[in-house]
Amino acid sequence: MAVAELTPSYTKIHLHSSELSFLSTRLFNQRQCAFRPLPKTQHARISCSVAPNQVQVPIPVQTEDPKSKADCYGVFCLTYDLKAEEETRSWKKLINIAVSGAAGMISNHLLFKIASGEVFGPDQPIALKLLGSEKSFQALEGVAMELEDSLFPLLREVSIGIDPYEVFQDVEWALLIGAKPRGPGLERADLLDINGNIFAEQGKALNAVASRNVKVIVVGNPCNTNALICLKNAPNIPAKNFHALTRLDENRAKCQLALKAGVFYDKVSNMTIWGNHSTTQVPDFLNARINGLPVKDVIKDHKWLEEEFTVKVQKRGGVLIQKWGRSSAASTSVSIVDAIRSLVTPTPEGDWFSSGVYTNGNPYGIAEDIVFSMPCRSKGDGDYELVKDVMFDAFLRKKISKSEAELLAEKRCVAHLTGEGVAVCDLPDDTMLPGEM
Ligand SMILES: NC(=O)c1ccc[n+]([C@@H]2O[C@H](COP(=O)([O-])OP(=O)(O)OC[C@H]3O[C@@H](n4cnc5c(N)ncnc54)[C@H](O)[C@@H]3O)[C@@H](O)[C@H]2O)c1
Repeated sequence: MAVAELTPSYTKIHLHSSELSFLSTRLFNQRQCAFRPLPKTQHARISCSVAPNQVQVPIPVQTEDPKSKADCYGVFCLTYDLKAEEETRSWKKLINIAVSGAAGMISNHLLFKIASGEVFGPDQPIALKLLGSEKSFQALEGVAMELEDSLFPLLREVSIGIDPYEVFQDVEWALLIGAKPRGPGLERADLLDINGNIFAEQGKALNAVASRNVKVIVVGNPCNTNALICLKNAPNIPAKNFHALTRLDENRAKCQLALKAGVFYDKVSNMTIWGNHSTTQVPDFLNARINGLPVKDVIKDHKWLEEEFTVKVQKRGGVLIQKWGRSSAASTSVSIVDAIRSLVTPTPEGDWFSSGVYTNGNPYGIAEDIVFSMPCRSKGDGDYELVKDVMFDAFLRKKISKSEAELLAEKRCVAHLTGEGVAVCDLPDDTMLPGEM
């Protein structure tokens, strides 16, 4: 008979049905415990909060290190009757959303937007599965405590963990934000390798345990190549379901065009970011529109468009870091919200949005088998189609080729992580992430 030492934190114990009644009665009688049978399994989830060194309870099962498992957190371990509430309120079926890097700066904004209903709608109950690193586990508990204290009516479950195989179980959305930032002295090739390993592991975990139609948005940089690594390690999930976030770049480009044209930014549409989320990205002013007119008809200063606008968008992140002393967490989280909403709501007639997606079958002649930001439209079902009727000129083609070459070089550099043999790193040295100067 094993003895489980209950700690002041929350402990998850797996039990077989024969052990359930014994344990639940005993624990509930002794102290504050939440007990929840897990649907369609012979397991239950029990979480107890007890004082340190309190009585040891004999438990006829093995226990697990709480930090190695995704665990329901605090108040979110208590039972609720969503089914009854669905009947009275017409709420939708609960969706499972995983967020990695959940204790980081971007997540600190994003999680509260998701939990509030701003992203998936006011009738959509949410389960948040938070993935952190070992180092950030305590901070993850802090995040979960803040979510508890926010009393969001739609937020029905929160679990925290550091094992992607646990955290990604059955998730329908995976927002992969956690990554190592590029610090001083860290080569871009080293960053590709360090973060690539994270995304290879997370791809494998998604492949093993996530919903077969999970939608994945990769934010952690270098996000295009991380998304490629992730999808290559998840062969049972459609490659089309993987996105690299370039929506912040799109939003920045819209803002700059609006400023130059002297209009509010809601008048700017059809904005494409082509290519890599790096300083080679291409904000497309040839196809974008202002008040429904081609940008070049509204902004006559074409030299500004070609020289200043493009660079301004490419380097916006770096300038912001210089001012703030940290990267753009709030506007990035807004752009993640935009990216998700663009997939779950129909794209307005005639418009489109940018996302870094898998290039196979693209109609633009861009190299296949990379993740490249391109113009997309959605019917609001989580899926998307590439926009066919876009124009190219020599300027746009040349810029796109540079970003394409960079992504092909990044791909060669991570061949060991995509199952394509020996890596060869011949990265162009004049390109950087947008946040780097
Ligand atoms: N695509 C974009 O538009 C865009 C914009 C801004 C930032 N980013 C990128 O997003 C990432 C996160 O930015 P941030 O400001 O939130 O950083 P942050 O350093 O504040 O947070 C990152 C968090 O991830 C955690 N983490 C590290 N490795 C992990 C792993 N293997 N699994 C789970 N969690 C892990 C860290 O412990 C940390 O808590 C960075 O890579 C940044 O470059 C992308």
